[in-house]
Amino acid sequence: MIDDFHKGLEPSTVSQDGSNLRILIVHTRWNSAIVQGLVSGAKKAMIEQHNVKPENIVIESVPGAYELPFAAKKLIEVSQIRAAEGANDLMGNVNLLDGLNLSSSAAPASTVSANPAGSKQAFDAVICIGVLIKGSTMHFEYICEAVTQGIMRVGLDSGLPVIFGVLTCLNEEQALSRAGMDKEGKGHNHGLDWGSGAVEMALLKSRTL
Ligand SMILES: Nc1c(NC[C@H](O)[C@H](O)[C@H](O)CO)[nH]c(=O)[nH]c1=O
Ligand SMILES: CC(=O)[C@@H](O)COP(=O)(O)O
Repeated sequence: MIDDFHKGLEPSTVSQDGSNLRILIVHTRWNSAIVQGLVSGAKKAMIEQHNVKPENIVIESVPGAYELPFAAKKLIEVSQIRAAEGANDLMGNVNLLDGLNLSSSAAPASTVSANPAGSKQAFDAVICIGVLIKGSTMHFEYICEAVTQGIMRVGLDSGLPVIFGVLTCLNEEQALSRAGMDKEGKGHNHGLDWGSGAVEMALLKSRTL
């Protein structure tokens, strides 16, 4: 046994300034109270520890964890289209999207308007947040597997860091503790780690070695 071992994320030794980053949080409305605690943790870490501008944190919701990968994929695509259109406007040149089959109409109006007005920067990272709690059927096992694989796939396919902020818990107490909401106050809000992880991975993505 190591005396000073404590379970959890060790802070990075590399500078983690997120002041130029734009981050998307997609969260579920299933198990909403606990999810909100995790979202708050992620925002707190990004703003207070990494100087991410609050207006550069975009928050969207979906029904349940199963919907997270699809929403992340679509919202990444929309933000990249908007960024390309913004670059095109600046250059006053031919439409960069011509011939790419990426017309604005590919994105539903509701998701397009979710971006802050005037903002053109594509997302640098995404945090998918949800809470799965085991019930009495096999539903939990199937959703856990699908969401885990789906979120990994969105990240690898898009080339953008997508943080797996999904708790997979056997009961409500486990979830509360991992959101730092347990009565004893011994738990740890994993949202903090996910916020830091998103900044670290976004910076790693553009790092030149
Ligand atoms: N049981 C939980 C769910 N289930 C809902 C699914 O995620 C999905 O919304 C539905 O099957 C429609 O596609 N979602 C959670 O986020 N957490 C759960 O514990
Ligand atoms: C399909 C469902 O959401 C639900 O019937 C699953 O039930 P359980 O959470 O008890 O496994």
